[in-house]
Amino acid sequence: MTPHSTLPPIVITMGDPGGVGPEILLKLWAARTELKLPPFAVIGTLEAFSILGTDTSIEQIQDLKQTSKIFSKSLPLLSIKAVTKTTLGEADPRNGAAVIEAIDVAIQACLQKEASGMVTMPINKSSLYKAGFDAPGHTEYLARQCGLEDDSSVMMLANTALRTVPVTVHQPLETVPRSLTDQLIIDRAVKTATDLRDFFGIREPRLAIAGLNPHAGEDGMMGLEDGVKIVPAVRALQEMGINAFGPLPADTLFHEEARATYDAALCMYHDQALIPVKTLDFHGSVNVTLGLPIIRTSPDHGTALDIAGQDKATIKSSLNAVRMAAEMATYALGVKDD
Ligand SMILES: NC(=O)c1ccc[n+]([C@@H]2O[C@H](COP(=O)([O-])OP(=O)(O)OC[C@H]3O[C@@H](n4cnc5c(N)ncnc54)[C@H](O)[C@@H]3O)[C@@H](O)[C@H]2O)c1
Ligand SMILES: N[C@H](C(=O)O)[C@H](O)COP(=O)(O)O
Repeated sequence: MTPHSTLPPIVITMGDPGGVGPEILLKLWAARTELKLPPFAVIGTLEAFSILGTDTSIEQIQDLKQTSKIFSKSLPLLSIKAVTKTTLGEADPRNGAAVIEAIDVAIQACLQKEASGMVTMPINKSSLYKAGFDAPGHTEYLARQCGLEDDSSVMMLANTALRTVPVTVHQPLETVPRSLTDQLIIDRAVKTATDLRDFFGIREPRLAIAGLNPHAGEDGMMGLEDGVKIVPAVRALQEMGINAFGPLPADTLFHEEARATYDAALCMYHDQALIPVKTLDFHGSVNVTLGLPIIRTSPDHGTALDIAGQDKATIKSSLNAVRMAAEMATYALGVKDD
């Protein structure tokens, strides 16, 4: 019996119904046996799946406890109250309420321990913003709905070759230097080290801290943030007993030999963190939210409106997201202790 089978199911939100989320979920469920997937329930609307003309058996459930019993023969669907009217390839703000409700239901299921973790299929940010969603993305919204400050959750992108954490995330590049503080770097690093230990079984996490400026500021000749903000943060982390080192020139951080020296690289802004991960494995990387009282993963890609409904979407990133959530749950509950 795999450890996860002793735990509550994973729940997966449908994401934007006009995107590739629902079709990927149908593909994952269809391959559940060969992929040895743990039982999962999807949260959303029946319409988001039926619009795909699927012949998959979908069984609506009222209680997540029904998931394991149903999973082998039907896709368990926990229906939300809001409705959707889906046009594949379009992210319609009028579906925003349903997209958000699915996320809320998943968060509550995890907080109530009715689910062991949640996976979120891609949302379309601009469409949700138009629908009144006022968080930058899932990462901040999850913190808020868990009763935390928006910026207390931490985004990590991960694949088999690399893990990176952006210290600043969804903000204009011109605001990054001002937003970067030693305290923010310390906060992100502590949460990363803690969760790598608790959810990934890494007893002594090694954190490489990237510089902000070219050549990590070239001793202050190419920018001051590295010396004024990052160096003090690294010193403070070391004094806390965390194995952090840097600031390192970001262009020397991601080749194979460098990657072997750390367990995660803390990067100063979104693309400094996400470009190397998605370059190494766009179709297999996973977006993980750290610093939460619940487990959340997500595929690293978005709604892919350009291919939605055309049976072109690969499932690997979502598959890895489901597997990672299940693995994190076994560590979290001490079921698996390498
Ligand atoms: N986890 C999430 O919720 C998440 C992640 C990233 C982006 N987004 C959002 O998605 C929207 C679109 O973002 P984008 O255009 O930057 O990136 P995207 O990932 O949606 O698309 C980029 C390119 O990758 C391709 N692609 C994406 N997923 C694929 C898959 N599974 N199989 C095959 N090809 C795939 C797309 O067809 C497109 O050509 C934005 O609103 C963005 O904020 C959400
Ligand atoms: N930058 C994220 C990525 O590329 O995976 C994406 O926007 C998702 O962010 P949230 O998980 O906060 O929605």
